[in-house]
Amino acid sequence: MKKLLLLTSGGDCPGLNGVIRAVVKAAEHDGNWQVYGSRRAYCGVLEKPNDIIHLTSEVVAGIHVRGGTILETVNKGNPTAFPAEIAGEQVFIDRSDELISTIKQLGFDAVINIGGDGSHRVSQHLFEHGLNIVGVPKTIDNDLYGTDYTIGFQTAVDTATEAIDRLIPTAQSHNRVIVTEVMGRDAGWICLHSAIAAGAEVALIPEIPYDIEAIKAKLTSRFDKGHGFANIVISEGAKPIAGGIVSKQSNERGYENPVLGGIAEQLASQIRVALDLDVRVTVLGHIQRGGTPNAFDRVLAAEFGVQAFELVKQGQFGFIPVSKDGEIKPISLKEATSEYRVIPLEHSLITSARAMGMCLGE
Ligand SMILES: Nc1ncnc2c1ncn2[C@@H]1O[C@H](COP(=O)(O)OP(=O)(O)O)[C@@H](O)[C@H]1O
Ligand SMILES: O=P(O)(O)OC[C@H]1O[C@](O)(COP(=O)(O)O)[C@@H](O)[C@@H]1O
Ligand SMILES: [Mg+2]
Repeated sequence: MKKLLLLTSGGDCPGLNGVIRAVVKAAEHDGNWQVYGSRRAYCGVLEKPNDIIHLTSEVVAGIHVRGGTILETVNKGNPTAFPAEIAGEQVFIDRSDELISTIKQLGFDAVINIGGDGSHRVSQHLFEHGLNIVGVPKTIDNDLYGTDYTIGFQTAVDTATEAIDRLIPTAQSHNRVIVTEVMGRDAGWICLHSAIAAGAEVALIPEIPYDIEAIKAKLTSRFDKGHGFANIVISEGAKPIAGGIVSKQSNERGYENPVLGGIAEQLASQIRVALDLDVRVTVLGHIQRGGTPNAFDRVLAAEFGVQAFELVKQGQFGFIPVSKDGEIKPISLKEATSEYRVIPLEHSLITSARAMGMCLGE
């Protein structure tokens, strides 16, 4: 029997468990592979004693309907810059060679890593250093290059849309402006999808730095017409034309990404000062990462899981299945990590939003 190591890395999202189940089921159906899971991404391999569990069909039964990941995950354990303490000093060390040799010593023939852009940059590095690795695209942000959809995105859009829908009646009742801040890092996919789905008047995405004057004009004309409320959706990574993103550095050891959040409050203050309107802010935060995966993400998880296992069987390492123009097909991890996937300015989402009179802060 051959041995396959499975892990989830980066932020969790709905649908991860569906991929785990699909890989295990496909492997059992094939009959030549045993599947194991490293807990907390590669930490399960690097920790002593290691924390690796055998994944059987009994272990994964019914997990595809549950959010999160039964393997747990981390977004601060980069094996190429792993936090350590040497002689009382806090340092970062490259543990990738140790990681690869431990995986080989443990008898694993291949690895499947379910991750996003950050994780697959690590996967590509490990592949170049001799690891037999295949990726699977996940993240609520939908910002992985080469795929139209990542697992978790559609569920996050559903969650954000439902939340905004719930905010509208209260905004209407109080004649308020509501500003909803959604996740997505430097890509506006969640924002623009949920803004269109919920019928927002204003959507502010990182791809289009916003002009506060355009927003003020939109709100003024809307309230002048007698409409009693306004619905603004803003990405956590949005920024004004004169200014930057609102972010801070995490004080968690090994956490590499800037922590985004606070732009909605900044915008709300500007609106309050400029216009005589009542404004309320809701930051959706990790609610967008939770909940049961919707049917789309469950199906995508199943297809990606099966395809990833196929790639392993065929020895096609350094690849990742993607969803492109309605087809599931493999591309290289090198290609998937060659760019960061933002909304192209000519995308139909943007032109449709504009055509319906939605203000994009321009
Ligand atoms: N397999 C892994 N094991 C441990 N930590 C990882 C792994 N892959 C990535 N990381 C860490 O997590 C970060 C990626 O997190 P994040 O950007 O949130 O994830 P992603 O974009 O993959 O969803 C990397 O910068 C790195 O610090
Ligand atoms: O869970 P954390 O560490 O606070 O990270 C929050 C970030 O993770 C995300 O939810 C998902 O991003 P990743 O999929 O890249 O991990 C971002 O939208 C958000 O900025
Ligand atoms: Mg990411």
